[in-house]
Amino acid sequence: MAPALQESKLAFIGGGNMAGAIIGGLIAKGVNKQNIYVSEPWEVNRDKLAATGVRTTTSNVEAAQDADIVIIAVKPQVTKTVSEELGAAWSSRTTLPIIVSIAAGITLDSLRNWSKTSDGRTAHVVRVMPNTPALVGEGASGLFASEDITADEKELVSALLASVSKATEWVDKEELLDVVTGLSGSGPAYFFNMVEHLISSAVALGLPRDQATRLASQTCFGAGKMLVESSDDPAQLRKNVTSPNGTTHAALETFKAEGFEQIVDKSVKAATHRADELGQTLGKQ
Ligand SMILES: NC(=O)C1=CN([C@@H]2O[C@H](COP(=O)(O)OP(=O)(O)OC[C@H]3O[C@@H](n4cnc5c(N)ncnc54)[C@H](OP(=O)(O)O)[C@@H]3O)[C@@H](O)[C@H]2O)C=CC1
Ligand SMILES: O=C(O)[C@@H]1CCC=N1
Repeated sequence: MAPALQESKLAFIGGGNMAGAIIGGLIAKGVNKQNIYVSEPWEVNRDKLAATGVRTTTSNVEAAQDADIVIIAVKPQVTKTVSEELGAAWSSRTTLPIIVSIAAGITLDSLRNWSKTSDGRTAHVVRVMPNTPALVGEGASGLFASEDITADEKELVSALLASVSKATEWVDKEELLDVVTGLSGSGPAYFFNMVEHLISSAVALGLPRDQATRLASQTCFGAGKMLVESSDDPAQLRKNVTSPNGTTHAALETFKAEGFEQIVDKSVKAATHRADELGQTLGKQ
């Protein structure tokens, strides 16, 4: 782990699913737990986080007051309220923390405006779209920063995300983060849904559920590992499984006939569009 990150004080505003996944991944990587302070209103989540050794509070202002990096990990609909609350509290701070927002769709402009201090200063902001496999150190994250970000700040935020992500991709244009949301932010859910259906199909054909679950899970894990480790592209890996007129061919012909490609295409577009819509609508609040 980068020394600068090990020494940095991190505040998480919101300690739900995604914050929990990043925090779990950071702890597994050996980050100093005493440097992680989480504000979370729900006692059950707070207790779960406190049990991991990080500090918890119900006060956003307290969690963020000495932080070097403040990770805004609340729902997009709550981002304005917490950003305004933090900005107002930072008027007495000489150095502002870096804000890292993981909220889907919420733009840099909105984040900068909402978190302005009462004397008109603006924090440096990075938008990040992580995903829940961060919990097991296998996350994928897209990043985009405001122009005023310094090289050191960019490196620090990269190190933060890289400690829980195997793919850490800075994108060239802010709107591409919505595409990242439709691809890898929401992607784990597409995958889990596919596995749910694989299991229920096998169960309907007579395989016991526990066996179906173990076989489906390991198939997906093994295929994922091949995707990451092999020099072959996904199309070649698919062809390697598909014997002429064999079983896989029969299944993939059904994919084609039933419009699998179109379903995936429409779904990724729907998620991307929703991220943009959230940003536009909530930005006008
Ligand atoms: N889940 C995912 O896979 C991903 C999520 N994201 C983004 O991460 C963000 C959080 O999502 P997710 O973790 O799924 O959501 P969760 O609802 O699990 O977590 C959000 C947490 O914030 C708490 N909260 C609500 N209001 C406040 C407040 N005013 N101050 C501090 N905390 C508050 C909520 O508490 P309570 O429940 O009591 O309201 C909740 O525990 C979203 O913006 C989402 O777009 C990004 C990438 C992937
Ligand atoms: O569903 C959502 O809105 C969030 C953003 C990406 C994954 N989960």
